[in-house]
Amino acid sequence: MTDPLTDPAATPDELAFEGALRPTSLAEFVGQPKVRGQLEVLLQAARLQERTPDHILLAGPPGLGKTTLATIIGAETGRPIRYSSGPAIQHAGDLAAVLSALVPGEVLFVDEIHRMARSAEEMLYLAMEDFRIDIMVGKGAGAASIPLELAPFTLVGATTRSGMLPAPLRDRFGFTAHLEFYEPDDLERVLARSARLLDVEIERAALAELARRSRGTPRIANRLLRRVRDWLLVHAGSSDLDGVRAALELYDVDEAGLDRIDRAVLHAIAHRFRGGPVGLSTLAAAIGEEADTIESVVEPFLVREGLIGRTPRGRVATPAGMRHAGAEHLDATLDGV
Ligand SMILES: Nc1ncnc2c1ncn2[C@@H]1O[C@H](COP(=O)(O)OP(=O)(O)OP(=O)(O)O)[C@@H](O)[C@H]1O
Ligand SMILES: [Mg+2]
Repeated sequence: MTDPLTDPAATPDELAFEGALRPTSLAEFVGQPKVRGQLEVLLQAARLQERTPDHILLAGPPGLGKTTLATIIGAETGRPIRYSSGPAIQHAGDLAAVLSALVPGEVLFVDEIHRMARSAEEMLYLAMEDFRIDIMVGKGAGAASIPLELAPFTLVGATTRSGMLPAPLRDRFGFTAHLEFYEPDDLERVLARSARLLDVEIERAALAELARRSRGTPRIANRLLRRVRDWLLVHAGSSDLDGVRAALELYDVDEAGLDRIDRAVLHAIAHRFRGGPVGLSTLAAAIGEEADTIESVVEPFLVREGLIGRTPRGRVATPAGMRHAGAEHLDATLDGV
């Protein structure tokens, strides 16, 4: 179980809320200046030459804006956009159905593209390159492949695991946008915009505090803002720094953005294992969490914050991590790390 408040993946009930806060143009898309600049040029060039833009791969951790950018690409090019996803494409036939229904110039968004079936991938190579597919009919000696022309389209793929994409697929994208975690300043702008849309009045300093605790992730920033909004409503509290601190304390998000599970992991490494090193499965058993959750959600964040490190012999707490866990007195074990 991950903590629902700081898990970077969207919860099902969040989708409508997220839709309402999604920027609809590149100009409104906050942060990621590099990616924004690259996309602007790519889309503008296609516009000038009156052709469909190159295929685009959006890569990066959950909640950083991949789906948002895909919608924006549709809006900026004025093309219709069709949504599909890797898990929905389990056979080449599933993909053939989607591709053959495309209208000229359409943007095809395939979310979680790394989870598409292998058999469909090969069909996609040809479709991306030549806007054509071969459909196999019949079996055995009587089998034949029938070529089918497709309407020119732009494929926008999204993936949280670009390393899992086969190289031939990765290479067929004209452009890959690597989304990075957001700086607190950018998250503050995301929050200011969301607060305006949600009609929440909140002080600048309070927004900055929220931004600092949002793990570099707009989805988490918006989610914390929603919790703070509720808190303000119920407590008729003040929308200043103290209000935000009280609301986040209620939800167990500490001043560095760590939630209950992050703290449990850090605390176990620091106290129980005296700073480490400790192996993943031992650590998971010690705090009663799944190893997978620790590895995919908790650790990347703690490593990025410089609170823990990974060594060949296991996880260790850094001096900052030991301090955060209140275990400075055990710091001697860190010698040589
Ligand atoms: N640059 C941004 N500016 C403003 N809001 C943003 C930005 N990026 C993301 N958001 C907000 O964060 C939320 C999550 O973004 P989005 O759904 O695009 O993430 P994602 O990368 O597709 O995540 P996942 O990998 O889980 O599909 C959206 O509600 C969106 O409004
Ligand atoms: Mg998405």
